[in-house]
Amino acid sequence: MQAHTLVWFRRNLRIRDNAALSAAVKRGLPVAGVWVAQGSSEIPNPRQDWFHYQAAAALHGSLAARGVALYAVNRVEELPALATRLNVQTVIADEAYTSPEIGQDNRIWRILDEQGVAFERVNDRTVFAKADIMGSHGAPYTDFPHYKEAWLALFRQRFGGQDGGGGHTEIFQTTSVEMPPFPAWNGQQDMVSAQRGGEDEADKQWRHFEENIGFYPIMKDFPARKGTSRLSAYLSAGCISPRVLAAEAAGQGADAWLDNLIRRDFYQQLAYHRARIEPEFDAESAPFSDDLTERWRQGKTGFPLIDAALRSLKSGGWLHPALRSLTAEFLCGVLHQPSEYGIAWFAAQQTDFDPALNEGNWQTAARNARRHSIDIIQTARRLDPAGTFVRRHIPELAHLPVNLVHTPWLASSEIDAHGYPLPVVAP
Ligand SMILES: Cc1cc2nc3c(=O)[nH]c(=O)nc-3n(C[C@H](O)[C@H](O)[C@H](O)COP(=O)(O)OP(=O)(O)OC[C@H]3O[C@@H](n4cnc5c(N)ncnc54)[C@H](O)[C@@H]3O)c2cc1C
Repeated sequence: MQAHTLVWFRRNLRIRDNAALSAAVKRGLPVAGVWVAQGSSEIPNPRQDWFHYQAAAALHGSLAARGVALYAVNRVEELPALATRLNVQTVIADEAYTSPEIGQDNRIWRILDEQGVAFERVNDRTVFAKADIMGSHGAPYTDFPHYKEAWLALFRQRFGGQDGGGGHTEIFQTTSVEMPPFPAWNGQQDMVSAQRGGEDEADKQWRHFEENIGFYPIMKDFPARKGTSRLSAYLSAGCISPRVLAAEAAGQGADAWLDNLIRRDFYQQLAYHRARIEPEFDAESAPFSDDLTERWRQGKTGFPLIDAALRSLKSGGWLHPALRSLTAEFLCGVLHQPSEYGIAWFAAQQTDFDPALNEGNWQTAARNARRHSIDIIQTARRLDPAGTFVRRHIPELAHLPVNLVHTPWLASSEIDAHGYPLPVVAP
């Protein structure tokens, strides 16, 4: 068998601006790809598995059209045997950021090393790599405003307002000896997710959002409207490159939206350095309550916007950014329950689940909840002024007038709330 370079596609399921693929093509040997169906997360998330499967199947087609085979294996332990079979000299993967994945990489690296196969990792998940932006004395930034300042300075210096890197790897030379078919889906069948995985789908979503990106600063705070990009699942699976998006957003002066991509890099580097936003805090939690956390998970707390948000997350796998923060702060600051229960629930539900982003944002929410008390009703009226989001997800309350939709417990006894519960804690 002729020698090969093997690209291990993980959270970079795309062709455009794929640094791992680019590095492999540059080596000059025929290139093959591998995708591992089983992720490294310990918490099952069938919706995300399905989305990644769709994205990998689309990638299989695009690579095949360029003469590159994509092998799908079930478990990461199968990768070294594939490397032997294809006479692979180097495996190239996108850089991992969280401890479980880095641990897995180290185990695979040792096995490959014994086989005489090199294992390289390149940055494909963020705009800047894990150690590109460091604070004084080489310590990672743990506060966002300072990180953002350093990020923007490096961005101007490196990209200088030009194309951020969409040009990587378009034509491949490679001719694979075999073209394995992509396996049929053998996971759960009944997942509901509003989006299909894949690079073309990601591009379509971006182009659609781009037309309205100028309205983002005013539209982003209304969950009932489609004012945010809904690119998170695509970014999380790597169907679209954050470098390309950052360059395009900067080119259009979309600073408020660019902020989100900087935040994404911020949380990834925090996870890599195992740094925290602030030291671990012994929260003065109320005793853990199975009942309270279960009501929170199922959207039965008696606070309409919180419940609408959690029901929508459970049914569709995506939640508006303002509602992720609100529901997280509610769990920690109003129900006084440990954030671990929220972290695990979001990990199991979100199609866009990313351990670094999930954990980092929960740290921020827990910190905010400690620092300020939240006025749930006022916030609900600000985010959902006409009650549209609540009515969409809580049919029991759909008939309530706007002045009661966020406070159904104030309705007179003649108005039927169809079994919707009273608030679990005093409002
Ligand atoms: C408690 C909590 C948990 C979260 N867990 C995840 C997660 O597992 N996966 C995930 O992708 N996002 C997570 N987020 C961040 C954010 O809520 C989602 O990225 C956002 O809701 C996705 O919608 P959008 O693509 O329309 O966002 P937009 O507003 O259009 O933002 C564009 C992109 O920027 C990134 N981004 C936006 N906000 C943040 C943020 N606060 N932190 C980091 N990156 C951000 C996302 O990649 C997003 O797709 C979490 C937020 C909170 C408060």
